[in-house]
Amino acid sequence: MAQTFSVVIPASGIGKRMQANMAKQYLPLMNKTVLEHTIHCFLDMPQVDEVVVAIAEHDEQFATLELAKHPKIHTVLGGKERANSVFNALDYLRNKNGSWVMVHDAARPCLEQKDILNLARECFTNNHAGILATQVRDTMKRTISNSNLINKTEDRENLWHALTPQCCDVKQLHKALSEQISSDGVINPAITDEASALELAGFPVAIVAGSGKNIKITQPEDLELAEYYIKSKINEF
Ligand SMILES: Nc1ccn([C@@H]2O[C@H](COP(=O)(O)OP(=O)(O)OP(=O)(O)O)[C@@H](O)[C@H]2O)c(=O)n1
Ligand SMILES: C[C@](O)(CO)[C@H](O)COP(=O)(O)O
Repeated sequence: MAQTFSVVIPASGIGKRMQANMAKQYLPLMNKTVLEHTIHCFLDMPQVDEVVVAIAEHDEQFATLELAKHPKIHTVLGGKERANSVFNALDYLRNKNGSWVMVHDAARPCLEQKDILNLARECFTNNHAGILATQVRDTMKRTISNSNLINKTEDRENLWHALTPQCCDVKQLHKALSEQISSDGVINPAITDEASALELAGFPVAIVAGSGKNIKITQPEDLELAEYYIKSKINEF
């Protein structure tokens, strides 16, 4: 696959739901931090031009990581919400060469390169955006607002969990996100991933079925599961 792409890693969150004593992207996972596992998934791929990591204003830990010195790594300042962090990275990338970008959560360290290549193949072959996703397995319920009573059962036909990476044209995503950020930098709360902005801008986005191991470390119990998946990934080689 000759087409190359850049990578944006939003890594400026504080990990409230993790209830840890540090931002979850810096929690230890086997022999490295969560963030190092995530970035290393891309760093040795010849198709990757550059990895742009959006880090928080007072983040002093990133610079201590060995990979911070890697020639493919560039950092930008993150923003108030995930979409602001991604937008700041795109602001840097849109003036560079290259037209494709994959945005991948720092908190998803169990990503496998086969899924990256499947996503790239779908997007580059069909010249449209795409996201990794997994089909919903459970029956999905929607509750009444401010109540634990069930309002309705959602039709789970064609229902997917959106994952990352999410792959698209740099300029298209920059434009789509700029339409969802107010003049004082407030992002439309409906924009919780890149695809939601692209959808609102009218760009087609494809689903690419990916591994369910590509979990987002969000709550305390996720770390143990991530460790299991990372071990199984290492034992594959
Ligand atoms: N202002 C923000 C908020 C989140 N993120 C990143 O976006 C990814 C997914 O966000 P989430 O899982 O919500 O992380 P946090 O916002 O840190 O978690 P929480 O909502 O529990 O605080 C994470 O890698 C996080 O570092 C970011 O770059 N900038
Ligand atoms: C981008 C994402 O991981 C796709 O599922 C998700 O929307 C991030 O949500 P978060 O609340 O910022 O973790």
